[in-house]
Amino acid sequence: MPSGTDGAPAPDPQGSGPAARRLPERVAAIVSAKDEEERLGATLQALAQISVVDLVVVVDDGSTDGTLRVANLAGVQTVKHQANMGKAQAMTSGAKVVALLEAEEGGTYQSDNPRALLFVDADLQESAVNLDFLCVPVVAGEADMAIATLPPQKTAGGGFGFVVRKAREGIAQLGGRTMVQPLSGMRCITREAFEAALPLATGWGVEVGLTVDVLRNKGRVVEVPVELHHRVTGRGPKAQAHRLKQYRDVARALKVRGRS
Ligand SMILES: O=c1ccn([C@@H]2O[C@H](COP(=O)(O)OP(=O)(O)O[C@H]3O[C@H](CO)[C@@H](O)[C@H](O)[C@H]3O)[C@@H](O)[C@H]2O)c(=O)[nH]1
Ligand SMILES: O=C(O)[C@H](O)COP(=O)(O)O
Repeated sequence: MPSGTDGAPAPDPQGSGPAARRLPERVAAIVSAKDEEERLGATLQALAQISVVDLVVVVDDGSTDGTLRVANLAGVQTVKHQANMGKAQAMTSGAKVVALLEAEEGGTYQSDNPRALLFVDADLQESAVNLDFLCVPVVAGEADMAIATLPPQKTAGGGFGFVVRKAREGIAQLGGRTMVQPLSGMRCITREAFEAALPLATGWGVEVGLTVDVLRNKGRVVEVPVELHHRVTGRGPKAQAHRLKQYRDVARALKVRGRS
């Protein structure tokens, strides 16, 4: 069991709470990817090594490079947005594909034992193998959503803390929890908690919106340190433009949910 769970109540296997529901035995990984041909292949190879993950869906979010080709070569399920729609829509599309595939298998998330969803960024490369630790609390029925916290990154960079601070304060006000890494996109979530949080907040507000919604729905949320390494956003003009969009989307997700 990884360390870092943060005071979530212990499971109650006999009770009528979330732990009394049937536990997810399998996990579907959903990889949102926009122009990720360089890193996606290694990420998919790593995911293939996680035994609890038996379904991988790559959502190509309007890439203009060889992202789709790399995904097809890896033999995973794919869906392509013809135009870029943003990360939240990529996650929504991925979850829909999982539901469709499960329906073809003869089940639905309501009636059977649906897979938990593992949201994965495409740029994690070989470090994605460590996401098996993130699935543990959810598969064990100890959490409804587990969010990865990343160690200091190998590559220098990173922002000035504006977006992170906005996100952290907003979640604390609306959801009553102070998150270590409120923007982390690597999350494993039960299907029930995910479906109850739909529709997702748009664009880069998706993580903040999802955290607030799951907390408000009385979901058990844990943060789990996982040895993950991704492409760090730098500090040049393009990176700052990216942060502005993040800030705008985070602020919108919080406002929609009632942040003053
Ligand atoms: O329009 C887009 C843009 C990006 N992505 C994918 O989304 C993931 C995250 O994008 P990235 O460019 O790596 O953003 P970062 O700023 O590095 O992301 C940090 O902050 C985001 C929230 O703002 C979280 O979603 C990420 O998990 C977290 O690493 C990657 O797989 C991208 O390919 C899309 O699917 N659609
Ligand atoms: O680089 C980052 O960590 C994100 O883009 C958030 O930026 P921030 O550190 O300025 O909040």
